[in-house]
Amino acid sequence: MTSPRLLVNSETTKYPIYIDTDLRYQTYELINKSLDKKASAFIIIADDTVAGLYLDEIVQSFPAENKPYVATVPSGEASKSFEQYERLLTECLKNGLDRQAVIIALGGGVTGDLAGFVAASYMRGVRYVQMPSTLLAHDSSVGGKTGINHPLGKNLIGAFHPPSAVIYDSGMLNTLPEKEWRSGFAEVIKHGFIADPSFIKWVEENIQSFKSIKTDVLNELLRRSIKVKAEIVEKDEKEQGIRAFLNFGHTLAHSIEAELGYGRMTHGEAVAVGMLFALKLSEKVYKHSLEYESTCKYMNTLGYRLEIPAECNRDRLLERMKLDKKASYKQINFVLLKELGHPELLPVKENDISELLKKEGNLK
Ligand SMILES: NC(=O)c1ccc[n+]([C@@H]2O[C@H](COP(=O)([O-])OP(=O)(O)OC[C@H]3O[C@@H](n4cnc5c(N)ncnc54)[C@H](O)[C@@H]3O)[C@@H](O)[C@H]2O)c1
Ligand SMILES: O=C(O)C(=O)C[C@@H](O)[C@H](O)[C@H](O)COP(=O)(O)O
Ligand SMILES: [Zn+2]
Repeated sequence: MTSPRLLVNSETTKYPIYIDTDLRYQTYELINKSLDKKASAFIIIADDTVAGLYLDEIVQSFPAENKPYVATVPSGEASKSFEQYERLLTECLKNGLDRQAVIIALGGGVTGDLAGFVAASYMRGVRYVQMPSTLLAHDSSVGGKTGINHPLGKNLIGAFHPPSAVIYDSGMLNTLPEKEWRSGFAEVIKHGFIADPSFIKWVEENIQSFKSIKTDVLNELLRRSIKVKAEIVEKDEKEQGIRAFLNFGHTLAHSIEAELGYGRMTHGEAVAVGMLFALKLSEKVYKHSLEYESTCKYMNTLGYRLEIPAECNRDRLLERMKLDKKASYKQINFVLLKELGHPELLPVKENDISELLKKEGNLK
């Protein structure tokens, strides 16, 4: 009998997180175990790539009399759009789903955020289960932030809507391309920077390349990284305070993603660039120096490019930062590190950001 590895117990809800290899074969059983009351129907929402790889095996875990509906979207960040959101709502309506239906988000963060937002808003809210299939989705599947992008900025339209369960079959990561490992691993390092520098050390000692990660190390990596996130979400589900720390590196990252066009750079690649910038901004603001050189070297060996892409324009990045959800009263707020593992959310002058973008990014 599979038991949850972690439990999230936040302000509005409680839900289990299952992490193990091959959990997809028990999907139906694990979902039913986690639901407070029976589902009237299920619909699996997946992107085309993930559907091609894992949908059949997951559907097979359902009994013949209770097979799920299925809706797919094109793979990639561009699917976090009004168009796909509307299309999925229409699918739910056409299939006659009522308020007792349960949505299953099968895929990476794009599918999770999109399907989660469908769940948050369909008939004013139905239950959903996260089945993450990327490393990055260890972050996105937990905590209930759902949403879509707007051409003017990332995740600007959305809702807090926690899942009923997270079922993380780490065996699905076997087919993940190297670039996507790198993307998800940036959020792992982020969790180390904001909460537990010893975790970064453990990661550096245990992971030299993504291809060679052993199953036990992977499951432990997921458990430790999710634990950092879950503990923050438990204390501040709706981002009234400390949850903003999970946005370390994201003020610049989201601006770069929108500026380049969604999907040109993966979310995690942009977060890696944004974290280095936030570390340097921390040094400027606090007038101290932080020891992160060895982590940058380690990230370089894993193939990260930590420079701000040269196509970005400094003024346009700044304009986008003003639309960041952490901005308040027209002031840009950054998550900075007082020390490694000790974040703060602080207003930073536009001029200081602009100067550093010029110096570090060599941006016009
Ligand atoms: N809600 C949150 O708290 C939160 C947290 C972090 C990131 N996010 C969001 O998550 C999104 C990024 O998520 P992502 O990096 O998972 O992107 P993604 O969902 O686009 O997946 C990345 C790529 O990997 C493919 N893929 C997925 N699983 C696979 C598998 N097992 N084998 C082979 N290919 C697979 C997908 O088809 C896609 O092409 C961004 O939109 C970001 O804003 C949200
Ligand atoms: O869960 C959170 O809170 C995070 O900030 C996690 C981030 O890694 C994630 O990218 C999230 O989608 C960003 O949220 P947003 O509020 O900046 O859109
Ligand atoms: Zn992120």
